[in-house]
Amino acid sequence: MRFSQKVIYQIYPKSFYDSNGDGIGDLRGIIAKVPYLSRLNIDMIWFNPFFVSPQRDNGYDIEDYYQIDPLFGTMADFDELVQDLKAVGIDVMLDMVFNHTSTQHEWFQKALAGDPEFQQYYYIRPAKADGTPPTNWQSKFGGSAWAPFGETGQYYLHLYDQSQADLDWHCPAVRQACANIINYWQSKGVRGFRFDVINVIGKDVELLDAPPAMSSKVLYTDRPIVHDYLQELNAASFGRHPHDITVGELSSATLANSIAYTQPDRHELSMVFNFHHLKVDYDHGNKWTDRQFDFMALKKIINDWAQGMAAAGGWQALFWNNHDQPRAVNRFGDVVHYREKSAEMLATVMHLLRGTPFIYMGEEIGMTDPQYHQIEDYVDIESHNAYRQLRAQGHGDRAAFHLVHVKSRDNARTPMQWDESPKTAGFTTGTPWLKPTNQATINVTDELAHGEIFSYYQRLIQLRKQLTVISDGDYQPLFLDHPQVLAYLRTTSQQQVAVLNNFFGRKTTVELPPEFVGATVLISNYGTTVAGNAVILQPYESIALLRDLNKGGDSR
Ligand SMILES: O=P(O)(O)OC[C@H]1O[C@H](O[C@H]2O[C@H](CO)[C@@H](O)[C@H](O)[C@H]2O)[C@H](O)[C@@H](O)[C@@H]1O
Repeated sequence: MRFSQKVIYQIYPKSFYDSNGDGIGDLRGIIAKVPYLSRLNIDMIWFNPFFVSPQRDNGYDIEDYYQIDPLFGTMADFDELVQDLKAVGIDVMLDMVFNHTSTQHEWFQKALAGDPEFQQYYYIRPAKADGTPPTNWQSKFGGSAWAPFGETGQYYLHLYDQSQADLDWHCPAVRQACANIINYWQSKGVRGFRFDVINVIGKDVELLDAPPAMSSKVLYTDRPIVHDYLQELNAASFGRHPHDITVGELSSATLANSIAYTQPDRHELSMVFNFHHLKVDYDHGNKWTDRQFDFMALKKIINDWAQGMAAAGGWQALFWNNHDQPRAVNRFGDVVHYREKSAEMLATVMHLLRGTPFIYMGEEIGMTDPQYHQIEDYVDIESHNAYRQLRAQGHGDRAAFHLVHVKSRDNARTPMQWDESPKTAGFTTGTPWLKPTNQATINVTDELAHGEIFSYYQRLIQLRKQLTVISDGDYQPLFLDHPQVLAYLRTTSQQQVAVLNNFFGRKTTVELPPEFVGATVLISNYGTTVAGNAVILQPYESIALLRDLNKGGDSR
């Protein structure tokens, strides 16, 4: 199968299925659900980290890259999982967190104990003359990005939590160690690697204050040396296996850099995630705000990236949801009146675009954000930090809670809802580590018996495998000025598809380009048929039309 025909599913292991009743999802739980996973006809599963970790940031703080955390199971469980998935045609992608390690990692512990070799692995810098941290950089999880390095009077850099110390990629031993980790997992049958916040690994040797009114991000994001590091890593590890798939998670990346990370002849990564389209409901770039999303901004971002990547031969990872994002159906759909239709419409937008679609667990049954009522319901460290900061900034308790409620990463991390069981959603026989709340109306059992979203996803996945125009077609925008519809064309020399998506809860009309009159309906979440050139799109309707360029009419 061609790389462009593949679809990747994401599992947050802690929340997928618990096999031993401790309230935490585990590898044997995933093994038990392989038959469910194989029904979707996905090609690869990206697993969030399950390596040994103190779990301050749910596994993104790694203590040992070579061992499975006992919380999730054993190496024997892992080997069995790889085999069972392979038997149904699914490969494994692991999450490589190489911007930082846990401060519990032996490298950091040795550095702390005074070993100069390991002190080179991290950014350890003296305080400023007045004793304050080396630079004014802010941690992405709140507060200064520097923490005291033991009793030395120095500081170490942590762009994320204080327990996540940034690795210094200038150190050749760090780069070799990362390549070794990849090679180890490759030898165990892993065929995909996701690289966490990979575009921030290239800090300068001399770290400087950000000028007033400038975010420190600019000083460490997408630095040119990141490309050198990726090329080196590629040559020393995954690049030796041409069929392996790699995806870089990019923080605030530019389109130009994203193209460069993914152009095949540069030998860096297969594809990248960018997050610009998921910031259209941020007020002035501030995540901890609540506002209606800006539809025209969303359209522009999706179009600019699809067009820019296509024109330059770059490749995108296509997604609405992941373990860090509130559920897209809450943000861009209508979970009260049109949950199913809006979930399907959002899926259509991504699955028919040029790139590789990623499905985040639960998306295929239309899972929504949980209904929580108190800050104690949340576990995520970023959410708790944000709540404290919002309170400190003067927000009242209710207002601060509301902002966490709409934007918390825990919105995506609630347990997979397997059935309607109160309190557990069929996820565990114990007490779930994070409360599910919506299982009475949204769960796998009901969805497979009476729902329409799961089967709609199956059809979308199938289309990518069947039609070259979906997997490899070129991209052109359509109806750029339409205030309700996001539309585009996909084209090969043989065929052309028009994809029309109504993002709102009211009907709208589009005038089809004349050449599409009489085209075949490829998929529609309303079962619409089209006669003539005016298409009335129902609330949250998606419709894709196919025409054959050789015959001038309709055909598959
Ligand atoms: O919002 P951006 O600056 O564009 O960054 C993208 C995401 O980056 C971070 O996510 C990843 O790294 C974290 C630290 O390892 C980890 O906590 C997270 O789970 C990873 O996916 C950030 O935490 C996310 O909120 C951003 O969406």
